[in-house]
Amino acid sequence: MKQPSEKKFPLTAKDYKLCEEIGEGVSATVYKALCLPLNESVAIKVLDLEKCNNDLDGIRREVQTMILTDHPNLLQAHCSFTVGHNLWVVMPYMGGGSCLHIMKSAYPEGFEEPVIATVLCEVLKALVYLHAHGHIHRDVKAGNILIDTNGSVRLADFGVAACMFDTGDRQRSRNTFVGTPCWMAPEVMQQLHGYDFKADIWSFGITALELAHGHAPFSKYPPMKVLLMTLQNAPPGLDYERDRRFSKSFKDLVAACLVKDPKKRPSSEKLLKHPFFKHAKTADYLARAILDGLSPLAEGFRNLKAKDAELLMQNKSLYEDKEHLSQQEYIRGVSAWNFNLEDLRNQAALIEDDPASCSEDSSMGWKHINGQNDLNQPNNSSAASHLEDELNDIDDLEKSLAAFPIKPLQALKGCFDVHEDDPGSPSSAHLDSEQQSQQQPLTTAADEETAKNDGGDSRLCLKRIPSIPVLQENSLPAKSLNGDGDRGVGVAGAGENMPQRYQVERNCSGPLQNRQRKDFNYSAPGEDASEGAVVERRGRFKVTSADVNIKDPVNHVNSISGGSAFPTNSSVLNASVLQSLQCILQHNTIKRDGLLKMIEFVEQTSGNASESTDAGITDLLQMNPSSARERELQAQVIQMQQSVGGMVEELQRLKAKNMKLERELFMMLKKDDKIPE
Ligand SMILES: Nc1ncnc2c1ncn2[C@@H]1O[C@H](COP(=O)(O)OP(=O)(O)OP(=O)(O)O)[C@@H](O)[C@H]1O
Repeated sequence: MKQPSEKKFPLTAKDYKLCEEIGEGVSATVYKALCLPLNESVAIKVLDLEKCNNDLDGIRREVQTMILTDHPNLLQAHCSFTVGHNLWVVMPYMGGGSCLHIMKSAYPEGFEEPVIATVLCEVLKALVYLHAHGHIHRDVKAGNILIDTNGSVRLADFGVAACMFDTGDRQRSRNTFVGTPCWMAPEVMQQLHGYDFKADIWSFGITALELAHGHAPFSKYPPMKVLLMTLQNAPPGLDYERDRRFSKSFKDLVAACLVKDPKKRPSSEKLLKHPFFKHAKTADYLARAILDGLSPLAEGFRNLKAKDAELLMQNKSLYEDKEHLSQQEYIRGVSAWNFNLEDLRNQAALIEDDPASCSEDSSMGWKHINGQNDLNQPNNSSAASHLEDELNDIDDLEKSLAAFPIKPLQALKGCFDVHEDDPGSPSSAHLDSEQQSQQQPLTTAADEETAKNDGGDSRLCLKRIPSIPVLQENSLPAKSLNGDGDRGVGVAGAGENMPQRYQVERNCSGPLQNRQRKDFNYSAPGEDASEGAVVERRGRFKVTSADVNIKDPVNHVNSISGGSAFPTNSSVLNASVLQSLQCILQHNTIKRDGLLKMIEFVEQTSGNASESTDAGITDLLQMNPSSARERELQAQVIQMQQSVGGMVEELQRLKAKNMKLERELFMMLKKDDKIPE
């Protein structure tokens, strides 16, 4: 590591003259400055410690690492000191700015391959050095690759760098959730088995794509979607058709980095020997290729800022809508995210469903000011529906992760609420008794305290939120279900109420009925048929037809009405028959609910395709019409429609039987003079 520098950079603010602003990050503003005693241009990163008081460890680590590292491709800090409640980090001034800045200014479609090879080769050398010294960078991305006016490349921003050796046992894998969602390796998201140097290789691969296209894959989506897509989708890569301009060796390099299993990714050292880097050129070439003609850094930064402001104003006049303003804020490229449901809800609510608004090239990422949530709380129904989509995403995640090799859901349970009814589970262990109250509104649940994941890295921490309580439909009185008019079917009085069309009211502020609604009573593909059809889900537990049959009230009543065992004592008879009738009603209710949910599901999948614009991975409405998967889904829908038909018939049959029994009972009771005329 670094030898003590010969040059002594002063440790007092008065020795520096702050000039223009040249960059802005999540937690800092970066200025060009002049070191007066040395007459040398420097960059000073000014961090407001009050704003990042939850991440002092991270800052300490960044500065420490920046000062200690000594490699031509790493941005070293000259020194650091505090000025009031700010921390000043003095570092070399990199006149070209970051690759992100350069792309935004002049190469929105990305760089040419020789430029990419040159930049990536230098970055990889920095990673080899860091990894060899036990560091994981954890935030490799174009925004952190700085270019000097002479074309030299340095990897910056150790804000999230972690030392693999800083724990007593020198464990080689970390368990903290830091980085930037689009660039984040699946194992970092999972937090299951920890992660190691290979996480940087994934980010390196994503950065390669970013430099090739001008933006990172999935950059148009809100963070929850990115998580889902990273975990569920095949790894992103260079497309054979779309990326024809790139060589096979580049495609191969990207593919080698973006393998989900970290063990199968090459080490940085091995990657450096990849044939792609034979195309790497000199610093001179780089300076000529991408810096020529660019305006000076500070001016470029001002222009970009003005462009952003103009965009904001345009949107303001277009929509006069704060939500759109905030959306602009958050699609600007920045790294740190604080994953909490409240944010997700806000962010999701601000994303338009209009696919044009999230076109591939429309964003370089997102911005979210950590700890300064400037996004507005949505209060309309679209916000509620977006929230629901996000919650659905969590649920989709649960359903679809079965195919993922190492159960990422378990990892996410510690971070997101994926609903765990088990009171002994780690996620429910966070809850206090009030939070576990059955009818607590969602809004309250989302406000719960943040529990940082281990290690104290808060750069990008998933906020642990309490499990959101689920109202048990069947535990509610009939009126509760009828109250909003839409659901229409009460528990009581099945003989009077024919099933109405099941409609959903989206309501994010009330008790979480929507969550339960997601738990449709159809057998999900792959569900064990031997269990019997799922007739009800209670949280993560399901009641199958097999369970119901054990105490099948219909069979029970059949045996009662069979004659031979029919009791003669009228009070016993009353009690027993009434009990049976209640069972029948309950059974009917369960079946009816199942039926209604299936109807809703079928309606949604077959009728609403034109309404849906959500590009969610699990959204079968957006499938390629010619795909085998769609055909498979269509077959499932048809099957479901058929079984819905069967269930309708069955329900009607049961209702008729029910009414008949009621009549018989009534007659019997009347005969025994138990019921007054
Ligand atoms: N030494 C430097 N020379 C020139 N420009 C710099 C320098 N350091 C940072 N910048 C510019 O300032 C921007 C923000 O800086 P930096 O990334 O360090 O802040 P941050 O809060 O860590 O942001 P983020 O978390 O988004 O990476 C950079 O993207 C870059 O354009």
